[in-house]
Amino acid sequence: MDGDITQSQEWAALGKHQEELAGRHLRELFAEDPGRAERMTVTAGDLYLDYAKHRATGRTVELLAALAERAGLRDRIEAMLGGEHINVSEDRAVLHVALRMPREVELVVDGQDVPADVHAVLDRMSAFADRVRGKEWKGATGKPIETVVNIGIGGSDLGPAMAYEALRDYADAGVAARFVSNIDPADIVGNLRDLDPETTLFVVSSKTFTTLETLTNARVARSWLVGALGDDAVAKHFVAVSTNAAKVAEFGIDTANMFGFWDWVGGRYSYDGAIGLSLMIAIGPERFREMLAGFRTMDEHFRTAPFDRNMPVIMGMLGIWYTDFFDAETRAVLPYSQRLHRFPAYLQQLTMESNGKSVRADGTPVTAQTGEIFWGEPGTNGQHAFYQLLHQGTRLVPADFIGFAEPYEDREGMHDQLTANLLAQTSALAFGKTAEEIAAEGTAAEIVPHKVMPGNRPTSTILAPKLTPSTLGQLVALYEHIVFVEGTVWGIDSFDQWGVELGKKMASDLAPALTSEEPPTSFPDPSTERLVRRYRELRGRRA
Ligand SMILES: O=P(O)(O)OC[C@H]1O[C@H](O)[C@H](O)[C@@H](O)[C@@H]1O
Repeated sequence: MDGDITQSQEWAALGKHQEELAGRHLRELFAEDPGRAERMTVTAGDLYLDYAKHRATGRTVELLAALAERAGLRDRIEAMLGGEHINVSEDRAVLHVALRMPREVELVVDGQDVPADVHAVLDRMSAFADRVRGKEWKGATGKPIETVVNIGIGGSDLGPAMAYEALRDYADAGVAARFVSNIDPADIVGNLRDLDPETTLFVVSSKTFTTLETLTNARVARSWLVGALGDDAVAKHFVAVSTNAAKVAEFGIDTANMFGFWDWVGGRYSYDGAIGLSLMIAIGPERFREMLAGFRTMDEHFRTAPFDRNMPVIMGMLGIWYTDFFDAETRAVLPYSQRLHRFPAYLQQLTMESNGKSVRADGTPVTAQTGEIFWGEPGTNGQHAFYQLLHQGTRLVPADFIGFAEPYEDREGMHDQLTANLLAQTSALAFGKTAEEIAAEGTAAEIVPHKVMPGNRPTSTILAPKLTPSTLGQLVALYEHIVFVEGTVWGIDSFDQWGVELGKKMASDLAPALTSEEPPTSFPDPSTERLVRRYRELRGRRA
């Protein structure tokens, strides 16, 4: 909607409703209405969502759906799918959904036949991945590739790294992937240490091909390779993924070995396109396309399901509910899957870079909190670390639990133990344990308060049959659309990231002061000045 959504009737109605619900416990809500367990569920593709353990009722969902309508969510979904320039601050279309559209779809945006271009790249990626996997693509000395090293950062790292970890059981061609991102030399040095240049392929991934970290790591990798195999080896050991052919050529990578994408794909929304090349090489084009089909399943659901039966809408609006009406600061994401150990990190960029904004799309300041802080670790590890705070701390931390019915491989019933833990945690968080119950177990009176489990701590549970390429695609698309729903209600541009620019600029301004042998002359502020001087002393330079 235009203007300030917090001034709308729908917002006010939710505020009033919150006052009614704030004093209610999930124990009461379930006692009054046991049927909510059945009703407060949604299925989308292979994903089953139970949201009964939320501080919400059917009425809450109605009011949240009304707010989504008021925010113009329906039109905005169509605007995104139609290629309108909804990324206003960069005047760009937002078309990551096109990365998984079928070939036959007709969509011409700004004169570009989008599905045709998407599939042309996918076909080239597939052909290349097949050559590497089939040992036809050989290194400079005639040996096949055994390790692909993706060099990228942010969206050019987190997506493929997360997905490779998630799907590594499907890596069936004997080609492993590694990911180097940080400007910290420890990253590239540690990763190259045990690699053989003759069997290593570097995929330099950068939308802009100007990112300092990536270009620096790529130069280090190139020196390492050239040192071992000579200049001519670069063509067989370096390929690029980028939107910037000129910069790729300037770096010395043949653009015949470049896989492209477009400015209408945000970095954090890009791993289902060419940025996923390292993943595709590891798991194969067929599995990669299964993953795209999974994305598409969720896209279709998001586009067509009524809001009160729409998984991304419900989860996104619950995010609004807790952020803006219960003052929750964070959302935990707790996958009961070791393979998803990078999923929270991936979601941090997806959600926080998208929705960490203080002005609306029209430049006016927001009047509500925006941007949930995402964090998390896989269960059960988290249980033995930070769940204490979730259970008995003073903060409200809504959490998404994610589990799978079937493991890729099991030993001694471990997978059922894993799931039992997931279910036990969400139940304990919701219902807790009262002082009476604890006293009745014979606990000494002075210990009782320490053992009380307050409960009333909201969780979503997402259950899927198995972590496969398809279910991973469904999960990622789910969170992409959750971000979209929230961003729409907040009225912000979820597709720019101006806030990361200043730090980059300042780092490049500061670098000479750290590296020069001359005393430094200019500093941004007195605290930084002292730190620069201290650093230089420690490095043995004139401070
Ligand atoms: O892919 P690149 O152009 O190298 O960008 C890599 C990353 O860096 C930037 O600073 C942005 O904050 C990210 O959104 C982006 O994914």
